[in-house]
Amino acid sequence: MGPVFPHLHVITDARRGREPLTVVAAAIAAARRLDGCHRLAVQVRVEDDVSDRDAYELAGAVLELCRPHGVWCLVNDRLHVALAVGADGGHVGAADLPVAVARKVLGPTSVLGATCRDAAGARAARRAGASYLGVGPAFATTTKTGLPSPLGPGAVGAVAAAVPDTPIVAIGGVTAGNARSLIGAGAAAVAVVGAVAAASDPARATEDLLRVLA
Ligand SMILES: Cc1ncc(COP(=O)(O)OP(=O)(O)O)c(N)n1
Ligand SMILES: Cc1ncsc1CCOP(=O)(O)O
Ligand SMILES: [Mg+2]
Repeated sequence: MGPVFPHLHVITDARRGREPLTVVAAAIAAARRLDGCHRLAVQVRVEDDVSDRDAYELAGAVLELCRPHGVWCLVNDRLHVALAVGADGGHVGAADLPVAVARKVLGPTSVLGATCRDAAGARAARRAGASYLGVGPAFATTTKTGLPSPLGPGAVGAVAAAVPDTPIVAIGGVTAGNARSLIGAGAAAVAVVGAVAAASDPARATEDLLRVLA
């Protein structure tokens, strides 16, 4: 069997007052209970006003939790932090380094995700070296402001159809209740912030998501 692309990407919520490491530990514990660590990835995402030092400390601590269990650790935006801690890869969007530059920075074998919203953007990101594409917002979300209108499963599926060799990770407003509609439309995976980080029981929330994605 070839390597499995993780079905669930849990993204940290590092806003003040949150406990990202507790949430990541709970998500990994849930994946372990289901024998599903290969199906989980964790993306370290911090707010723009967080210092590189704090981002580095958090990414290093997340990597320490992930690595023993083979859970991918990706770093959003800050590729120098990804390299510094030895993460599995990074994720870039329109305000970050261009995809081709990000590929050069990370090297040929790292995982590189790129945000896109339509077929042309997806093909361009793929050509530039992205190994997966983050597509969203799939549904309405309050976690990030200033986003365009939600795409819905149909438009996510249209992006997936344009790049059949590349995994699509649907993001934005994803819950255990709507995740299957995205997979059914052609997404390979979903990424969540609030569905796990804001849950009263993040381990249970991870388990619910992994079960519906199975
Ligand atoms: C899996 C995944 N998809 C999309 C994004 C969004 O990235 P970006 O557009 O650069 O926005 P920020 O997350 O940096 O605010 C993502 N992080 N992960
Ligand atoms: C970073 C990002 N990019 C598009 S939607 C989103 C936030 C997703 O958060 P949530 O899963 O809480 O809707
Ligand atoms: Mg970004």
